[in-house]
Amino acid sequence: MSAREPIITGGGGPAPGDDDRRRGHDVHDDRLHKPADAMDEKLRPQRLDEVIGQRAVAERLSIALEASRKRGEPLPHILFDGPPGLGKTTFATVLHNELGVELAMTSGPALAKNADILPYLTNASPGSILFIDEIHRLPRVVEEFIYPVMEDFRVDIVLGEGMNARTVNLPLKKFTIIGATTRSGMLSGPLRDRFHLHEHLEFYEVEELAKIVAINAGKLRTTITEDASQELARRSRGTPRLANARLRWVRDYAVARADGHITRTIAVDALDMQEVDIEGLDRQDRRYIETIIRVFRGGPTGVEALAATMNVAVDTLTDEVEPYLLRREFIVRTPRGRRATESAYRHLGLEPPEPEPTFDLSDQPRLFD
Ligand SMILES: Nc1ncnc2c1ncn2[C@@H]1O[C@H](COP(=O)(O)OP(=O)(O)OP(=O)(O)O)[C@@H](O)[C@H]1O
Repeated sequence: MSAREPIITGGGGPAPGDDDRRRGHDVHDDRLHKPADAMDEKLRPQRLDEVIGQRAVAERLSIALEASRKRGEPLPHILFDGPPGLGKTTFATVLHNELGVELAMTSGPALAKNADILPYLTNASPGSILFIDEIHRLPRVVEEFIYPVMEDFRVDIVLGEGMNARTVNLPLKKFTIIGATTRSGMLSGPLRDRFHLHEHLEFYEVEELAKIVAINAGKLRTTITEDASQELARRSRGTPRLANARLRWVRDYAVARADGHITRTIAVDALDMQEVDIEGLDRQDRRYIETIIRVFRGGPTGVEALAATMNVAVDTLTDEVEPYLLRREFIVRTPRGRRATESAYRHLGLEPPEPEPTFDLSDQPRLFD
């Protein structure tokens, strides 16, 4: 196997070194989750200089890469956090390509017990990378098991039981753990502290997404006008993975309804048909805002109540729907819950309510002292 080809397993199943290796991510059916086919892999930048945007992150990583090369040591352990689809996996892949080392991929929920992660640790070659997605969902017992791995490159294995139990220290090769999370707040302090680099990925600017769309249109062997790339970028919620998905839909639409060339009109018609509005919000985003406005009178309301009313998982709202709505200031979070802003009302074509008068009681005469 070439150093460039990542080993990707669902964990708990085949481990690095097993024959049953497969490329591609697990298939999830929600809109921001892992690519369902090899096509998305084709669109992934391979080198650091192909990565668009996230300049500060890319620069810090290039320093880490250079230091690692010059010292002949593995990269430090790195934690990426940020909403789904912004490039956490992409950065891990790019780092493995830049160093020409092996990459093994797994995820927190797939590592239910120590035995699930052990093969990844013992098979790790010097300088290689172990990518753990959704690391906030690692069970506590596994998390504690990897503390000595991250610190001293050793595992402590308990043999036997009761009076006869003894701990054996197994030295490991020096390698790098890259963790990815959409919820850095859920990570325990000790785990977070064992990552030496913490990188937060932000939503992309329209100009950056437009560049990604134009480049990926080329990779998909389709032609697109500049204003069509801009339109797609504006309607992709600052998220490259969504931009890719929407580009593929627009490309299909262009083939079916026209000559395959993507113009702005084609892009607008195709995205309108998918009910993606001019802000890039889809039906679920609008339903979320509508629920706050109509059912909860604009809020504030708790996310559990919203999720129950909409009949969707709380995690879907907090991980996938809310981050962009917060960033676009369609909602705000207050200590008492989520509230819709004036822009949210206006976006849905509704008149925002008059702000409630506030009374400054500190000016009022006191009745009792
Ligand atoms: N900086 C970037 N430049 C160009 N394309 C990018 C960039 N970041 C992401 N992409 C594109 O977006 C797709 C999705 O990115 P990626 O899978 O890395 O997201 P992620 O943050 O790991 O998501 P998740 O948190 O769901 O694992 C990639 O396949 C790639 O095509």
